[in-house]
Amino acid sequence: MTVTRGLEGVVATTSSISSIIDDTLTYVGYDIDDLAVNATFEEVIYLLWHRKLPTKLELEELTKQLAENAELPKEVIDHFKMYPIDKVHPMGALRSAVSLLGLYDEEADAMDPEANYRKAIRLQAKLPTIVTTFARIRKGLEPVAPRTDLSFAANFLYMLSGQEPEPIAIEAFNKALVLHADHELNASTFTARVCVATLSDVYSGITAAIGALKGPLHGGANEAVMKMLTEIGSVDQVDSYVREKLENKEKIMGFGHRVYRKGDPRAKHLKVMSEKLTNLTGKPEYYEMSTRIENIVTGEKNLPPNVDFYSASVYDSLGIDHDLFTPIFAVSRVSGWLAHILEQYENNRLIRPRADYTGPGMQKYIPVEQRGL
Ligand SMILES: CC(=O)SCCNC(=O)CCNC(=O)[C@H](O)C(C)(C)COP(=O)(O)OP(=O)(O)OC[C@H]1O[C@@H](n2cnc3c(N)ncnc32)[C@H](O)[C@@H]1OP(=O)(O)O
Ligand SMILES: O=C([O-])CC(=O)C(=O)O
Repeated sequence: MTVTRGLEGVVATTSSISSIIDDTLTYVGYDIDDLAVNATFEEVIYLLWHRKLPTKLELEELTKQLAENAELPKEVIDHFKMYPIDKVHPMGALRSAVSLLGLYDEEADAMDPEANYRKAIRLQAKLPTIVTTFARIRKGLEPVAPRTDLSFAANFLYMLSGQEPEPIAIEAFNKALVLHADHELNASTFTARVCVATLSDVYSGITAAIGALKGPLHGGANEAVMKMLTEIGSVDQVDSYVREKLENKEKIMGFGHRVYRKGDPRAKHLKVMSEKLTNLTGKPEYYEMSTRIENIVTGEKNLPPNVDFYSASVYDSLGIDHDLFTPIFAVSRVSGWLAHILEQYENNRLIRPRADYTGPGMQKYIPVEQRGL
């Protein structure tokens, strides 16, 4: 048996959702550079789910459906109040809340495409409410109900702070959502597809995907980047910190990628936003530290930054708590997970690879009394 560690380079499915070819990322054939500058996140959701950009009417309908489905069942909100709130990571809370949501959806186990699409709307609509509600409850604040007159990006920031966000914050957050929406067969998307390929339900697929995104080698890296910036503290400490880590063969979070070689095309957009926003908020040192880290890591290891590197200082500049960075990734990526889940159902086959066994050879069972102490 030939083992490909980490399934590197293995092509496991066909997909018409997003592609990474020669370091260019496209959603349904639209270059991410084009979408990052021009698209709203709502348009991207529609694009991923329908493989075409919406007409004005189609976009209005989707926006309306998302707004109408944003509220959470009271039971989910009450459940947050039962957690050991100061010890729970918001990704754990999100994972549990999505699983719980499934219990209050009468269509949870329905498998027809129309029911699955309705569940996709509900999940996409409710994830921002889950994240912001949890974030407020743990601070002893009342949840802020979603509004139907705000864009998806604006509504998230509004529900988080209780105040209408500035246009520049809405623009930055919308762009971040667009940039994170889908990424071919990354670990969390693959997890979602493996889960639903058993013909399990959409809620199970999304719960599994959230679990996979949480790890610091994947979506959890954005929070880890912010932790590193906070630990470093100032630009003059960057060199010694980074060089010591590299000498100790430790990873620098936010660098490297399984697929990109020359660089992650999303990072440059986040870098521009980071410079702009850190200057506006009077915290330019996070951007300065980041560029210094980038110079060292690319110079020494030839590893370019990935999407998680500059998103950290962008979210910090928007006043977002650091442990909400990965849940925000999920608020965007759920659009891609849902697109992949629906695509998997359309042409399903169980995903079941093999393992090359390396344990002991045949053994004979010995009763416990004869095995010694
Ligand atoms: C949204 C996302 O998921 S983007 C990725 C987010 N994750 C991170 O930023 C975490 C840091 N980066 C990494 O751990 C890796 O680059 C990954 C997980 C993204 C990709 O992993 P893989 O393709 O399996 O590469 P792997 O971990 O085998 O690294 C290959 C070599 O580059 C080195 N390397 C890779 N990333 C880094 C890094 N961030 N810092 C230092 N060295 C690194 C490894 O140590 C290894 O060196 P070696 O061959 O001398 O042992
Ligand atoms: O594709 C990957 O391996 C990780 C990634 O960048 C993403 O999920 O956005």
